[in-house]
Amino acid sequence: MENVLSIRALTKTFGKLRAVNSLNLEVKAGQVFGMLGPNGSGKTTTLGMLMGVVNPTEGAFSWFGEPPSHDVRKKIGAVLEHPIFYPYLSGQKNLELNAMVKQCPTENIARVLDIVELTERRNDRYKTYSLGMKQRLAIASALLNDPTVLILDEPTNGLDPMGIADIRRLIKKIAESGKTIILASHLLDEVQKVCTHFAVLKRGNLVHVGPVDDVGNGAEVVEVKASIANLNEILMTFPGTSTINHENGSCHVTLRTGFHSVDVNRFLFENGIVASHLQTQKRSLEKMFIEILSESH
Ligand SMILES: Nc1ncnc2c1ncn2[C@@H]1O[C@H](COP(=O)(O)OP(=O)(O)OP(=O)(O)O)[C@@H](O)[C@H]1O
Repeated sequence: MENVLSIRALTKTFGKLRAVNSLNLEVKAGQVFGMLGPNGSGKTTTLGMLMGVVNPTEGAFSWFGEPPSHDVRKKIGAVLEHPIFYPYLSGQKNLELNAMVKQCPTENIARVLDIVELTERRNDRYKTYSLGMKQRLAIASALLNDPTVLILDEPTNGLDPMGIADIRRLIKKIAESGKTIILASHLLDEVQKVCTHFAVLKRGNLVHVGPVDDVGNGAEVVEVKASIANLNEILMTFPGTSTINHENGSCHVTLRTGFHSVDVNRFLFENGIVASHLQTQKRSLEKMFIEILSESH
């Protein structure tokens, strides 16, 4: 699958604070990629660097295999913070102004209003919109130039349950239309419900990356111990391995669908390794998230 985004050793420091620490990440076409992490873990700073509004201290990234440039950024739509809309103008008028600034055809406005289901309310003043409608208008604005990638920072923050459900449904609809989506969230539930892949940041460090399916839907996790130094490296070469985490001197291998502990055992045996401990577990994304964040780094 084509790489939409490649991040290499991306770092941002604010004085002594390493807000983002040597981040390496890849996002492929068609993924809904969640950046998960508690407050202050570096999600917004990362998105800011990717959008060119925060200067990296070190490292680099490329969009579609090209270094960041004005032209490349035209293929990316973003809702990074509350956008500035004029309260006394209608949704339609606000989008007309945005279309002018972005130099995109006004014909696109009807299409994006339809996508975010605001066509009926398009002539009402922005100040009469609910928070959820305001967020949908912001997404409509980000879609005006028909971007290949959509970036969303905490898209459901502050919304009521109905508004949250609307935005999540909308994200899925946009993803189904073929766009790649990168979203930052501190909500596990959000990532589990809308994302295909996710990364976990903790104090600026990447502590996990992988598909949501492999962990969220009760993927099999096998705890393995063996008295060899490079057990981790060997397990990484096992075709059934999705991700590996370390805990109390053992490797916790999350398996891909269709693989089981017996396959791990056979693989180790074929590589001349005798496991001193091999135990299957099931875990939810929530349990995994808590485990990842509680591990020391
Ligand atoms: N302009 C800045 N100057 C100084 N420190 C900053 C600045 N921007 C961010 N930080 C710090 O960098 C760290 C990462 O912040 P960031 O906003 O990227 O995290 P986040 O994961 O998006 O959190 P949140 O969900 O709270 O927005 C935090 O400790 C924050 O205080």
